[in-house]
Amino acid sequence: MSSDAKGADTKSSEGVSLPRLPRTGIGVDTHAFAEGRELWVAGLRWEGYSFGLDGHSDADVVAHAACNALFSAAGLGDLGAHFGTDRPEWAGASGVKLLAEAARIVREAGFEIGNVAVQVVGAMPKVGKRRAEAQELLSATVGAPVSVAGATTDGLGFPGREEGLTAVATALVY
Ligand SMILES: Nc1ccn([C@@H]2O[C@H](COP(=O)(O)O)[C@@H](O)[C@H]2O)c(=O)n1
Ligand SMILES: C[C@@]1(CO)OP(=O)(O)OP(=O)(O)OC[C@H]1O
Repeated sequence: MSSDAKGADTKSSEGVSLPRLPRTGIGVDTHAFAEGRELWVAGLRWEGYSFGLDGHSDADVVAHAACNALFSAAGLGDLGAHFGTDRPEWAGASGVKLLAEAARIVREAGFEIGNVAVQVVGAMPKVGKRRAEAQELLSATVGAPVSVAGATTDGLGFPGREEGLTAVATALVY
């Protein structure tokens, strides 16, 4: 089997031309809650919490998982490879800013983005309550459909203890 520059298989071992398939990616991100931080999740500010997610940036796990999934799909590494914590320009950056830049990098590498799907893992915030708002903002940011869903862990583990929040994402590029 041979591949082109983007890693797409172009010929089978028998020399048969193969279609260039879309590529899937997976991304995960987790941050701990910390007192005195603003809570930013799915590109939105969530009012009424005395704590937010702790990180070098705004620590928006939904946006970060989406970035990781896009980079994964394009074979371009991960969040840390592009926006390392050693880079002062990304300190305090919003998830939306990182996600817009991730989409730009993926397109610059020659891919188009099919969609991104993100699942929040934790009891709160209840992303379903603001799903339309979050999806509209993140889709506009990526330039492709982004869906947002949530699931609790039934009180189990660190999300159940409300110590932090995780998001898992998939992305399709072509
Ligand atoms: N952060 C979250 C978590 C859950 N939801 C919504 O609640 C439903 C029930 O969650 P279970 O884990 O108990 O199945 C889930 O299907 C979501 O609709 C949410 O919006 N945000
Ligand atoms: C986003 C970056 C850079 O500001 O920092 P954090 O907000 O801490 O987030 P993380 O998910 O640990 O990814 C590393 C960095 O790329």
